[in-house]
Amino acid sequence: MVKSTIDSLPPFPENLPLAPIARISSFKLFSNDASTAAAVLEACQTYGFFYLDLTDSPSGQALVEESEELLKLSKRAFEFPKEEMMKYHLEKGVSMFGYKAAGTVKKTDKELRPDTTEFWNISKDHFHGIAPMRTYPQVLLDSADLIKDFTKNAHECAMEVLRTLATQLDLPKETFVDLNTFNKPAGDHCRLTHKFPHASDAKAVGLPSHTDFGTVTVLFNWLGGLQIESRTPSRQGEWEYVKPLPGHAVINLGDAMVKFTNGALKSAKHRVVPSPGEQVGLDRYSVVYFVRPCNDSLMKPVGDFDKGTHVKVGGKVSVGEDENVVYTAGEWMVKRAIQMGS
Ligand SMILES: O=C(O)CCC(=O)C(=O)O
Ligand SMILES: [Fe+2]
Repeated sequence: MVKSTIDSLPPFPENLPLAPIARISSFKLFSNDASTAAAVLEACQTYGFFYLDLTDSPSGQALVEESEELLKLSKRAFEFPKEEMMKYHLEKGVSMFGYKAAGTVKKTDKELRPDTTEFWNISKDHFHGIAPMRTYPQVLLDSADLIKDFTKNAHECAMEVLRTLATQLDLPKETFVDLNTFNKPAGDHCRLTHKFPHASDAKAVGLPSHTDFGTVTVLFNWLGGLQIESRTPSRQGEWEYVKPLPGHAVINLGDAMVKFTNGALKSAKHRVVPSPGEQVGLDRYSVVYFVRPCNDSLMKPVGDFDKGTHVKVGGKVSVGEDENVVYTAGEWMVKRAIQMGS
């Protein structure tokens, strides 16, 4: 098993409030263990977030190795002068792929603080020949094999989560997988993020509070800073840290799953704040894979979730849309991206 970079960084402080999210074994998830499947459903009905322990399965271990390689790549991919990276800047409302400079995400917190995180958004379709290529810097093109392996493996891992959720919701097993087919054009992408370090007294926000708008997110980070809203009644409205764990991915659902289940599953608000304690002065990186529905998937519930025992947990997800129109994912995602500024 590859050594995690987490072990060579200053420790995450002991005394901070942690989100009590479930830890799911990838081996048990991939082998359809019944109590694991129930725990995945429960996690997705409550927090919308869980840890996936990747140390106990071969495909999990491959993902951990790839995430460590992508971390090394990130350090090289963000070290160019900003003017150079700006040549690849994404075009809001046209395409979300390419470079995103810090300070361009919609400001959602009370103080209207700008974000301090830059991204490379790398399309799965571009690297797998599913859509015509766009320009990317040579440093990313040189790692095409790694990007292809990671996007394929992370997608497949997310599909196992989707199969489990469909089965648990009494739907045909492939219901969600069929809306997120790997080989069809979609907004799926790998995101490399880099947050600039902050002095411990700085009030900046890494990424303002948001929900992801795709189907499933597979996230690797090494330094603290990610937070989700507390679900403990006495701590309502407060934020809790998701502490990075060696060999684990953080999995969360996006708004498309709220739409597909008419609110039976949750996409939770999260944000990135300066890394805590001794970690504060360091550059923070994360490696993310976002599963997005195929461009031609219809953004509507896949079953009758108003009947039976389903409780609505996901909030209403709207893009200022006409209630009488069923949008395709391609149309829906463009509207969401314009709203968010990414
Ligand atoms: O960097 C992280 O830990 C989270 C990143 C994130 O939420 C995002 O890119 O949507
Ligand atoms: Fe996110």
